[in-house]
Amino acid sequence: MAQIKVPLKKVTDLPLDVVPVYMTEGSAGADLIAAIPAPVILEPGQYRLIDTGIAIALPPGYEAQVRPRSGLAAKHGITCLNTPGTIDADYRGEIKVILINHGQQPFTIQPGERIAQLVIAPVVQGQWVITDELPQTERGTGGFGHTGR
Ligand SMILES: O=c1ccn([C@H]2C[C@H](O)[C@@H](COP(=O)(O)OP(=O)(O)OP(=O)(O)O)O2)c(=O)[nH]1
Ligand SMILES: [Mg+2]
Repeated sequence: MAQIKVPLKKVTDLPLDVVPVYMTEGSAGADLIAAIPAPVILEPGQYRLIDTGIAIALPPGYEAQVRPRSGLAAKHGITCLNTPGTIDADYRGEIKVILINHGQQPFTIQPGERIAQLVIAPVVQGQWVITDELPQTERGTGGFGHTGR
């Protein structure tokens, strides 16, 4: 697994282990916890910005994606509203997670609970070359299921 050093600052006074953990050797995502002082109830259909207690300084050329945890989604209908959330390399604020309850039952987020995962990925910025004609392809303008269902 490729690794890169990422400065990380704890930005909460709560006595929680906020450093994201890769739960297995091969995990792509490190789990983010809810840095909240008390349980938070998400009613069905409700969404809320949840603190994670950390700020990071990604090296230039990288982003981090805030992705849902599939267990919370499959068992409780809990996901990230803006998935994948984008953490820019130049962002120094607290990483937050926009959790939404798509399920039928109220869901209680416990302090320190693992609510999402952070995946670090390389990014490339486009240099837009303005043109009147784009190179032709077999697909052309076909999309949105034009090859069949
Ligand atoms: O799930 C998320 C998504 C974003 N952010 C932070 C980091 C990111 O660098 C910043 C801006 O995110 P984004 O570009 O997605 O939001 P925006 O609405 O375009 O805000 P801005 O105008 O600040 O770029 O907010 C989070 O903490 N969690
Ligand atoms: Mg933005």
